[in-house]
Amino acid sequence: MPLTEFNTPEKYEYQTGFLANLETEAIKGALPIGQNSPQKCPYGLYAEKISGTAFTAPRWENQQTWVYRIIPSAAHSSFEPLTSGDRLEAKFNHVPNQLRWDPFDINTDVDWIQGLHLVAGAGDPSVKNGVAYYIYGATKSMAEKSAMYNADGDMLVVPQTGALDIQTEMGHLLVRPNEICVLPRGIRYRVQLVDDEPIRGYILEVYNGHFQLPELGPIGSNCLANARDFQIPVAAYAHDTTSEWKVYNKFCAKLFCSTQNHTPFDVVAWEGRYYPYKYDLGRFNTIGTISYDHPDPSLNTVLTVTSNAHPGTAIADFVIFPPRWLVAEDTFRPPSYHRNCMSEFMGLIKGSYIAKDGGKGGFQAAGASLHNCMSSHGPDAGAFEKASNEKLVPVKVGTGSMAFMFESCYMVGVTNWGLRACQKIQSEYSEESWGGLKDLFNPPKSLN
Ligand SMILES: O=C(O)Cc1cc(O)ccc1O
Ligand SMILES: [Fe+2]
Repeated sequence: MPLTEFNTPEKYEYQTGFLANLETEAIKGALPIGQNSPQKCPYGLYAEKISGTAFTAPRWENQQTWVYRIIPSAAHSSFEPLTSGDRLEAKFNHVPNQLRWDPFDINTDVDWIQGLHLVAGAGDPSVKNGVAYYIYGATKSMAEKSAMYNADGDMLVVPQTGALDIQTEMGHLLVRPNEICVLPRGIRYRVQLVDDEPIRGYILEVYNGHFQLPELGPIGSNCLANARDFQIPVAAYAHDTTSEWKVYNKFCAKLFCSTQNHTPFDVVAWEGRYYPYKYDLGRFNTIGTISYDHPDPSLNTVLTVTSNAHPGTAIADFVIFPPRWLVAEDTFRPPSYHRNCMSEFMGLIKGSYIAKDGGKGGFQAAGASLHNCMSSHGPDAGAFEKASNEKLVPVKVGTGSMAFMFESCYMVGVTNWGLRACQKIQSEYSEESWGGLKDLFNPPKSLN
């Protein structure tokens, strides 16, 4: 039995299969048979194609979906810029210090859009190159007749507090803490709270490419995240061509808004492989050593965005540290001290993390840390002391915990909000973690 908390059926229905070419119709017969664009679509629907990749992208990475809808999405007023979107601007301060944040606040009386804060990132969405990391926190659902889409990139959403009830053009998704979802570039969605429970979590946005399952190499054809465990909505539509709807758009890291007199959630049937999906982290099949030493955390990659220029070097990896058995013999079991040419942004959904024993505030759920390109880090003094002296019996670690990492080949900078305005930076982090490491050097006496 997988280690998931979510084996009971939920209110929404899903189809499964990562990147499978799927078809779904809320009314039987709504999908044209054998063609995409008949002269007249069934039931007076309009055909609209959404391309997630260039038309000529290779087959393995080509992603598109045909939707059959009541009114085409083109029918809207012009988009007007919103100054409240300045907090999403991709302006980053690059600092080499190790950084750690206390748990982020959930501001009251804000919805998903108002509660999005860009904390760190790199690059520029206008050239489709870079990553952006957000903290979201909200206490109310998005307005009833509103929707959002993001032209800048795919967003991988990691809820930490509260479930997200997400209506999308392709159907409904319920995403709870310890699950994740991916909202692809351009797809309209609306986020609602469940039972009024406030929401908070993290987002990894990639300006380039799309998420893929990592190659498994010698691991073989199963393990880590299995394709069958990714859940995709079935078509679900509303019929509303009379009320006024607001459609918000993040475009080149700025917010815009337009209006339209029809719901964006009017897709009666769709077909393709460009869609939002969710995944339960409890289903991850974690692999580790059964002999000695600490394997690299790439072994815990759930999803990756690969760089075409440098195979094996990720634009972004989403890596998790689930409950697992540690059995390595004669081994320092936590990660060693290290400097990484990749940058590591970590968060904690619940519980604790093996390499962090203490410090003022410590590494807490809803907090974060950033260890940038070539910035030294590793176990804090307490974790080192414990791991160097523990009896090496098989031990289950991480029970009730879920830490994760956004690992990127880019040098990740921090926004002004992340460095100052959020007021969550732990100023003593570095000193408290590593300042107390003792000189244990004990050369042979003959050298003295
Ligand atoms: O705690 C970290 O820094 C993340 C991390 C975990 C691990 O198991 C090995 C290397 C690494 O950077
Ligand atoms: Fe690290």
